[in-house]
Amino acid sequence: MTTTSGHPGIGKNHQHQALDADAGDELRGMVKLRSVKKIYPNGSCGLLDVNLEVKRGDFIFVTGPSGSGKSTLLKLLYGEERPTDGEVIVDNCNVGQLRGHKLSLLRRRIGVVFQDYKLIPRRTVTENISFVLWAQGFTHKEIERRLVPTLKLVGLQHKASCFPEELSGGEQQRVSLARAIVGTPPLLLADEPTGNLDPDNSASVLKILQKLNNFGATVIVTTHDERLLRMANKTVVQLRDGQLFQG
Ligand SMILES: Nc1ncnc2c1ncn2[C@@H]1O[C@H](COP(=O)(O)OP(=O)(O)OP(=O)(O)O)[C@@H](O)[C@H]1O
Repeated sequence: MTTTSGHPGIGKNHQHQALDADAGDELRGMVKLRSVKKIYPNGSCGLLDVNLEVKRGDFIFVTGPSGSGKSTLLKLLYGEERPTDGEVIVDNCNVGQLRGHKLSLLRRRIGVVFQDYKLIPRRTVTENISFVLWAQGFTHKEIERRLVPTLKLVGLQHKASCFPEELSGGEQQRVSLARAIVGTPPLLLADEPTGNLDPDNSASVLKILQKLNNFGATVIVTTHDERLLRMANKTVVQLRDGQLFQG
């Protein structure tokens, strides 16, 4: 990486699909930010002249104080925000210029895990996870085929019929992880995925992220969690006042 990292245990076929799609691409970057600046309409500075390159298969942490621009960086990567200046390239697409269907297509290749889970309250664990696939037009059979191994990977087979309110915070976070990975995206973004979790639950989330990375997914995680950084022992970049520093 310069400041310039398979997949869910969804079965070997899927791992291979994910990896095959990347075959021959591996030397190309998954994420490239060139002189990226983000100033919000109210004048707040999100990012200032950020350059970052993340290669396929990398696993990096982005850390930094509250308000330093961590969420802004992830939002630019999945196109929720557009840069004021500079280029945001994800999987060879210039995200800032994508609109409508093209942006939706890119987003299918990006799994996002939010700190506040964003689960649908009146839907079961199974429904929350399958919804993404259903929305993408997967067949019922394909959804079934992916569901069980994904539930297994996050350790929630026994909670498949529960509603979010019947789950602990750690379990809800694992449902949100399952939802992000069930489509086998080559890029996984996680915004403070252990922000609300105790050390045991944080460790299990980290294990799942590492497993996905071992299967070939590129993983970018924002965190304040020093314990998580020590446990993971991966590349860390720091944001301070919208500027990026290595290590
Ligand atoms: N939608 C928005 N409109 C205006 N300003 C915003 C918006 N989103 C973020 N900001 C500002 O941009 C800066 C960076 O915010 P960001 O949420 O990226 O920080 P962060 O590092 O993720 O913080 P935290 O760790 O508290 O989540 C902050 O000054 C924030 O107030």
